[in-house]
Order: sequence, then structure tokens, then C-alpha cells
Amino acid sequence: MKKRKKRRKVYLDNTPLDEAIDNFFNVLEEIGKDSLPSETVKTEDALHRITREPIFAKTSSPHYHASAMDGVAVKSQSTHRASLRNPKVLSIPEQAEIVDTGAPLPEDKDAVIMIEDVDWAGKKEIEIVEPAAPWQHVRTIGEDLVATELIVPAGQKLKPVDIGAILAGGITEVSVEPKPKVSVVPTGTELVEPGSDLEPGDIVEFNSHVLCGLISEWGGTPFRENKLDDDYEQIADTVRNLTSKQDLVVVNAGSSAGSHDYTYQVIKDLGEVICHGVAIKPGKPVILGIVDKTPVIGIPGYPVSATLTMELFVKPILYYWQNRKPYISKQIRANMSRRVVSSFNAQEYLRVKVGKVGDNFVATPLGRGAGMIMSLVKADGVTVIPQMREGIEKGEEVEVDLYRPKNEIESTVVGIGSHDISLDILSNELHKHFPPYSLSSAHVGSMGGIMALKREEAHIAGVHLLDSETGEYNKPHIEKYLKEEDVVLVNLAYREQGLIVSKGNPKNITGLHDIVRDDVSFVNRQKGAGTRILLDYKLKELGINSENILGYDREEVNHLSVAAAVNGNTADCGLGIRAAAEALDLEFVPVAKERYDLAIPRKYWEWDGIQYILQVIRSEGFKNSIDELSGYDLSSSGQILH
Ligand SMILES: Nc1nc2c(c(=O)[nH]1)N[C@H]1C(S)=C(S)[C@@H](COP(=O)(O)OP(=O)(O)OC[C@H]3O[C@@H](n4cnc5c(N)ncnc54)[C@H](O)[C@@H]3O)O[C@H]1N2
Ligand code: MOO
Repeated sequence: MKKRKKRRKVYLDNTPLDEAIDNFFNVLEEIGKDSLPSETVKTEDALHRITREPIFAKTSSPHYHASAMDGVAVKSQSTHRASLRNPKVLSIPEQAEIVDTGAPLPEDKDAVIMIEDVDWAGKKEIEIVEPAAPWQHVRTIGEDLVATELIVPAGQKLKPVDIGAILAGGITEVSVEPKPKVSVVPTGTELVEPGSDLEPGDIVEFNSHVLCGLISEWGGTPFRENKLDDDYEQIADTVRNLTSKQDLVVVNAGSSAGSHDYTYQVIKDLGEVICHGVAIKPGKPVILGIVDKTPVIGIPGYPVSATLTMELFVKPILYYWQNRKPYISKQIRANMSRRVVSSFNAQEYLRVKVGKVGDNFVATPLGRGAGMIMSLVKADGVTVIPQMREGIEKGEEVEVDLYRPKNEIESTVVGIGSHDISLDILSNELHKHFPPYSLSSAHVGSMGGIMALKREEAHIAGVHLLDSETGEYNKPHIEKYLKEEDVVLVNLAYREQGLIVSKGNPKNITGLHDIVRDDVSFVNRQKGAGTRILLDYKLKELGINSENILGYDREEVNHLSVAAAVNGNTADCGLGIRAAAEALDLEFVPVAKERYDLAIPRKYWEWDGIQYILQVIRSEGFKNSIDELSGYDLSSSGQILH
């Protein structure tokens, strides 16, 4: 093979999404790739396949007059006027012939009398006391299906009963939409198989499994190819080989402008690039190309970008080839719980959690990084921020395409507030015992939770707010900030707060007095977090000036991220709960025991979601699970404290 010059492409287009799709589909049409031939399969193998043609019955069902009951077949005329007073005696088999359910009706008979309505008058005679109506208990020819009748229309996904009816109609083969063959080629020298021992820089190759799963869900046949290194020749050989046999080839990663990104160059050298760079976020560097009359799509490497670009570009092609209508997901209107700033240059796909609080749906944005597959795992839906908009204001109404059924969304208890590990257990137990109810929790700190209750964006808020004047927990803050609201405080647990330090406590940190040392770096929590308020309270008590703490301004948003910072050696210590230290096998220096409550506005109290939460908190199962964590005191769990 002649070696080609491998230039590095640095500039991406910023083609509007609709234009990119239109251009690509036009090219598919030009090269005759706007449809695929149908497939013929045996009827019994056609479950879940989509019919390309309407299917008509070839034979009737039943195709003979059949007895519908066990009994005797008679000529209805011969039973005329039979009554209790005037029973009729019929001879067997001339006038009454024994038949079983499903058996052909004798030619000279036109009705069946159920065996339980027959009296025996002798060995060869029966007596009846009621006349038989013509065709009673007979399934006449074509009762179910008449030859030439439509069994299923074109475009129907075949269900088990459809298969039965088609077979009953005498059809043994059906013409169905193809299952387009799609190869997925993961690329990246850094990729390793799941389960490998991980060195820094190694990335577990999981995208191909996501992509293949999506292709299956959309009716295609996925082929997961071997992972390739970032190597021009390897990628080029593979793409050339696959385009000669597949309907579509998806190359994952290497789509951008990095020094090891070859997908663009390979497609360009082997065929034609229709578009590289679409005005969407995430997913911008997607590449739409054609090689050997086969579409080749370069899907960006980040998992969220990969999933979204599959939705936007691969799904429509697969649906088009299968003559399937685009799936329109259920939309709802929801109010955004936070302000979101977005880029003017791209249409952004924002993953959101959704809940119904009072009469309104509330959407809360999830992590926006393209590498955060958990943002898709957690998402209830997605909202699109159009290009040429700078974002969405807090409280603004947006349209959300739902990933989950609406009734599940309506059964979601929305918790916003302070983070605690026991909330995950609460959530699990709630869903286990009271489906479809679930708990979604957003961690924005205790004060954030109180404000969310005030704005009616949450049903419950997890709070642990120490009042610096009185030393009392939660009640003073609730009374101050939720004056107009009648709020119930339910204790979730008492828990230990302390300094999370590395294993072995190498810096010998023994209490808060040590965090001002020059050789100790600290990681803090965000303003408004109960843990930060506790820290400030304790610092004041000890007369420590926060300005002397190295890292006081570095903020993480929950206990586990603080523990992760210590674990990753980017800080020597941070204040957090014992369970977080234990979760990452770190050490813990106790500082205080604090009360963690759920604040619940009285107006939601009677709602099933809240009542089920209370039941769970008071249950043995919940308490046993929390007991497995350290640093919790459950003696007051479930008690109403205010
Ligand atoms: N200078 C610029 N840099 C980047 C740009 C840009 O415009 N200019 N675009 C950014 C955007 S946006 C995206 S999206 C990514 C796309 O990157 P690539 O398609 O080139 O993919 P990689 O860099 O190879 O990988 C990104 C990331 O994803 C991980 N990855 C890749 N494949 C898999 C897989 N099969 N399973 C799991 N994870 C995978 C990979 O290891 C990287 O961490 O580029 C930005 N950069
Ligand atoms: O546009 Mo890239 O797809 O964010 O992350």
C-alpha cells in the first residue's frame, strides 16, 4: 500500500446539526444507500422482526368446520321442537355422531350438542330435551382467519401472537426489514479490556459495549471489532476491510484534533468526509464520511459524546433503512432549578434529573462533562439548549425528553441538600420495598437544601446546620429561612465528623489545631455546606484564623470527593464523615458528633412518597444496612424532632 502523508487536521467545522444530517442523507441517497434490501426469514424465526410487506392469510383458519366442544354432532333440523315434555331420541351414529373438540364436523351435520346436555337412551341412542341451533358449538371455516385476509400490516414489529396467526394463515416465510450490519471499531492505544490491572493512563474499553447495545436496541446487528491502537495503517486496513462487507462502520475515538487522532484522515484518504465538526455539545468532533459506498461515522471517544452522536446520526440511519418512524420520546415541561450557562456556538444536550414537586416538574442539571457516563446513568431526561443562547435562567421553563416513564418521575421523592452516604441506602431500600417510588438526591449542601424547599424544588432536604449562637442543630436555621413554611424535622442519624487523613496518618494530624501547620494542606467543602459551617464554628471556638489554612478556599461538594482528594494525595486532610473515610480505606480523626435530619414541609407529609421514606427509616433493614457503615448513631432515627 502506498503510504499517505498523515497530516494533522486542526480545525473542525461547526456545521449546524440539521444541515449536517441533511447533507449526509443526501449523499446516502446519491450513492443508493437510502434503503437496504428486505430479508426473508422463516415465520418461526421472525419474532420481533419488522414486516416490510403486509402479510395476508393463504389458508383460512380453521380450514374445515370444526367441533368447538366435546359432544355429539347433529343435524339441527332433527332436533327441532325437542323439549322436556317432548324429548327427542336420536340414533348413533346416523343422527348423532360423537365428536371431540377440534374434530371435523361430519359432512351431513351442522351443530354440536355438548356431552353434558345429552342423556343416554340406550347404547346406540341419545335423548335430548332442547333443540340445537344451526352451527351451535361449531367453529366454521374462516372463523378466525379467512384466506386473503390481512394478518399484520407492513411495519409491524412481530409479537409472539402475530407469529401464531401468520403460521395459522399458512404462511411459512415472511419478508422483514433487514437488521443492518454495523461494525464498531474501538480505537485508542490506552484502551484495555475490562478486568485488566490498571496502570495510570489505561482506560477500560467500555464504549464499544455501549455502542453495540444501542445498535441492537435500534434493530441493527452489531459487530464488536477488536480494539485498535492509534495507528493510521491499522485503522485504515480495518476500515477498508469492513466497508466491503458491512452496512455501516462506526469508528470510535480519534475523531478530534489530537496528535494521535487518525479517523478523519483515514476516512478522507479512503473515501470522502462529508462533515467533520457539528455545532453540538457534547459530540462536536463527529465525522460523517463515506468509504466504498458505505457510510463510516467517526464517533468521539468520550462516552457521553459517543452516546449522543450515536443517537443523532446512527439511529436515524438505522431507522431509515428499516422504514421505522423516528421514535419521539415523551416530553414534559419542567422548571430549571439552577441557572445554566452554555456556549453560544453549539446546541447543548443537557442531562437532567426530573421530579414533580407540588404541581410542577423540576429539572436539575447533572454533570456536563463529556466523560461522565454517570450523567447518563442518572439522567431522567435531556433538555436541549439551542445554539445562539447563552443558557437557561433559574426557574425558566424548558422541554425535557424523558428517558423514564412519567409515572416513575411522579413517584420520585426529590431530595436536595447535604450529602450523606446513608441517603444511597435509603434510596435503595425505598425502591426495593415501594416501587415505583425512588429517591433522587442532589448534593448542594444544607443551606442549598433549605433554599430548594423554599423555592418548592424539593420534597425533602438533608440538613446538619449548627447554629453558632445556640449550639443547636437545624431548628434555628429552619425557623430563620423557612419562616412561612410549616416544616417537620425527622432525624436520620447522628454521625461523626472528623478529619479524613491518609492511611497511617503520615502527617500525624491529631485535631483541628494541626490544619494550620505549614506542612499540612486542607480541602474544604462549599459555602453553605453544613460541614463547612461546623468547621467555621469549631475554628472560631479554637481561635483559628481560616486565612492561615492552606487550602481553605479549595472546595469539594461532598464527603466522598473530600475523601477522594485525600486519597489522591492532592490534600493532606479535609473535614468529613467517618463513613467516607472508611469507604476509601483512609484514616479518621474525630472532631464532633452532629445531628443529621431530614426537613420535610408539612404540605408533602401525607404524600405516599414521604410516608414510605419514613417507614424505611424506621425499618430494621435500613438500620442494619447503616450499622455496617461506621460513625453512625441510629438511636433517634425516624424520630420527629420538631
Ligand atoms: N484541541 C482540541 N482538543 C479536543 C477537541 C478539540 O476540538 N480541540 N475536542 C474535544 C472534544 S469536544 C472531544 S468529544 C474529544 C474527542 O476525542 P476523540 O474522539 O479524539 O477521542 P479520544 O481523545 O481518543 O478519547 C477521548 C476520551 O475518551 C476515552 N475513550 C476513547 N475510547 C474509549 C472507549 N472505547 N471506551 C472508554 N473510553 C474511551 C479516551 O480514553 C479519552 O479519555 O476531544 C476533545 N479534545
Ligand atoms: O464535544 Mo466533546 O463531544 O464535548 O466532549
